[in-house]
Amino acid sequence: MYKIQVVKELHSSEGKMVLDVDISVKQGSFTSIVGKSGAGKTTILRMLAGLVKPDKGSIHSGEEIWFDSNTRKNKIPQDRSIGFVFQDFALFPNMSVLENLKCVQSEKDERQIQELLSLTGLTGLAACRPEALSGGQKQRLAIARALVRKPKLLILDEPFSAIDQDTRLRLQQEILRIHKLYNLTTILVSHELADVLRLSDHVIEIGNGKILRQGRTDLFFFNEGKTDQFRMTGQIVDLFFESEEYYANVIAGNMLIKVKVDDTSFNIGDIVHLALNDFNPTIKRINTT
Ligand SMILES: Nc1ncnc2c1ncn2[C@@H]1O[C@H](COP(=O)(O)OP(=O)(O)OP(=O)(O)O)[C@@H](O)[C@H]1O
Repeated sequence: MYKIQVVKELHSSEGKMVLDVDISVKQGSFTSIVGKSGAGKTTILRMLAGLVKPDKGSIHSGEEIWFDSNTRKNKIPQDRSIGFVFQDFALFPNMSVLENLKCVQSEKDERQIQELLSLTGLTGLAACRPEALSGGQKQRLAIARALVRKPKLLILDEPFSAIDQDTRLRLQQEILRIHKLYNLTTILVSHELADVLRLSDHVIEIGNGKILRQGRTDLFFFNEGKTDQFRMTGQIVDLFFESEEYYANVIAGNMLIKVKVDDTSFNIGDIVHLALNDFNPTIKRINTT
């Protein structure tokens, strides 16, 4: 279990915000952190990785203490057994694919490098520089590099933002395969609910530096079973005014749904519940077997 109980004062263009969270991540789980831009998601990951120091609190990996403000313990990132894939991939531009992997290896192990190249489909590109790679290939290299030190925890911060839909789906399958193959605990930050739904088994929603909601992915996104309403979760992608009414376009699953909104406080990017009170579903068989 990873336990992240941290407090940190953050400074944004809109003023001060106190990030104050108590997060538990189960060993072997695939956890996603979602929430509006500026909510504090990346900062949580960076504190976990040891790249940002919390003001107060503690971070544990099982019995191991990575950070404790009381005892002033603060393990350096290299001692935390974490592989981090940054939004911009953070590859070394002057090094080849092979060198990008070798330079983070603590002990020379040619077999491991070849295994990672093969696992991420980069064997034929070992001599290329990052600039010659496509977005998807760069992302795969960033993942391979994050795995060189054999981490127990893999952290992915918006790793699919620069990638087209087809590549995205293939990479997600690869990430899931790697997650299981290496018995990793994986934490993903993503704005894309579809990615979160496909990949994770647990979701944590952060808003304004606090946990708003969390739970198993199926319960988080779908009807929580507390009402007999039809309910699904979506994300507002557009807000507009039409025939003297306000409307929102909401992506839910693979559908784009136009909904009338009475409350003008909604913003693009908000994660929302869509509900139908008098939902009367019908069922029709579509297979013939
Ligand atoms: N080390 C720091 N010290 C103080 N403030 C910080 C620090 N790092 C980030 N911030 C501020 O904290 C706020 C939250 O940033 P963060 O990147 O964690 O949000 P986010 O939820 O990941 O947003 P996005 O989805 O846009 O990436 C931002 O306003 C940022 O400027």
